[in-house]
Amino acid sequence: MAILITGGSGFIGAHTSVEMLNAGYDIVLFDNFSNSQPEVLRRIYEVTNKSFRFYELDMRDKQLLEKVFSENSIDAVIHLAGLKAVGESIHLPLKYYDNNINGTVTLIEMMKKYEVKKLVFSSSATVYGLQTQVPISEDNLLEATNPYGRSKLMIEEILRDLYVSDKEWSIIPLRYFNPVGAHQSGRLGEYPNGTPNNLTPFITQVAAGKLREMNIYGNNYPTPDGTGIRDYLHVTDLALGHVKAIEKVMSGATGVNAYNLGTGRGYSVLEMIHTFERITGKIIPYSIVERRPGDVAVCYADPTKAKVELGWEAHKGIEEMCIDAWRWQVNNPNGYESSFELERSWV
Ligand SMILES: NC(=O)c1ccc[n+]([C@@H]2O[C@H](COP(=O)([O-])OP(=O)(O)OC[C@H]3O[C@@H](n4cnc5c(N)ncnc54)[C@H](O)[C@@H]3O)[C@@H](O)[C@H]2O)c1
Ligand SMILES: O=c1ccn([C@@H]2O[C@H](COP(=O)(O)OP(=O)(O)O[C@H]3O[C@H](CO)[C@@H](O)[C@H](O)[C@H]3O)[C@@H](O)[C@H]2O)c(=O)[nH]1
Repeated sequence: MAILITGGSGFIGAHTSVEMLNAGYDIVLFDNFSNSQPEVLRRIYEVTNKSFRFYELDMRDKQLLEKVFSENSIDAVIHLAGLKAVGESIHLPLKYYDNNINGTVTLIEMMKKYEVKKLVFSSSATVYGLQTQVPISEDNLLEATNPYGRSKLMIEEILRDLYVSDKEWSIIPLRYFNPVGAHQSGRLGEYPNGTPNNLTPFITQVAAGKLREMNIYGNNYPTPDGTGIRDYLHVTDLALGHVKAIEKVMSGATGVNAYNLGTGRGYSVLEMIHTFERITGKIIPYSIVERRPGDVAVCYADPTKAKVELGWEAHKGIEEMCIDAWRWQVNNPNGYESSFELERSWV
């Protein structure tokens, strides 16, 4: 009996793997390392002292994927593998549709073949599009504003169609708000390729002196300090949300039931910068520039449904998110160095 975690060596995958192992689950991971490094696997083991099985594969490769299902007794799947860069998706939409949608269809076909009908899927608050009413609850209208977001929305719709065709499926799309921070050990975290697009990796790299200054995308939003407000949640809290979602799909409940994973509290760009300054003792220089196209002023979750139905809520505040992100940055100035010879199986 094991839980398969796709994209298991990614940022959220690594933290989810740690919390699943800590909760006593046997896990099997796969990843094609398109946006992660083998070193992550050694670190997951180091942090938990628990072994797991890993396959290097692309989820669109049916033959390799079948090996995972035939060699392991999989009970449920946490599906995190996917491409996630919004800007890149606008320039390369077919890359996103091929990887995220074809990859997911290949995965669920294999699940169907092996009678594995329990799935937790990483969706995103991006499926709420340009929603302006906050807090955002799960029954809000859904829309997409870019190919990445559309791939998430399409996958959610495919999953709803799948359930209509076969009522034995138990599916939970988790709509993440803004996951940030790092594992408190300082051994696992996020190291984006090239210049970061997201706020917190950008701040930590400026604080570390790797980048000269921040751009704040607009200070004329209708918010108290004029900068955009988001619902930042600690990646470990997010990971624990997957453990709760797995408990739910394993409990025998069927259907497709989406849950927001957020804190329910928003912070502005300036609040985040000032918190980092306080924690690191460093000045973070910034310039105010034009708004970033597609950004909304305020976005935060109504997390009530996850609290009531999954028994999940976020516990860590922004100070802890910033402290852990900073510890990770200081201890790993170049992310995961590729010092590790990959052993393909960890059993
Ligand atoms: N980080 C966020 O802010 C955020 C927000 C909402 C949703 N999500 C979603 O959560 C999931 C995980 O995000 P993350 O931040 O950990 O990203 P990540 O890039 O760190 O992890 C994704 C992993 O999937 C792997 N992967 C991609 N395509 C694959 C394929 N075809 N076959 C096998 N492996 C493949 C990558 O190598 C990577 O290790 C993604 O689906 C992302 O869209 C992330
Ligand atoms: O260099 C930067 C980067 C960001 N911001 C602002 O910081 C806030 C947060 O931005 P970012 O970290 O890029 O997150 P979002 O734009 O909220 O998008 C993230 O969160 C969404 C909801 O989960 C996901 O859909 C997206 O994929 C993911 O990138 C926004 O107000 C941005 O305008 C800046 O001012 N300067």
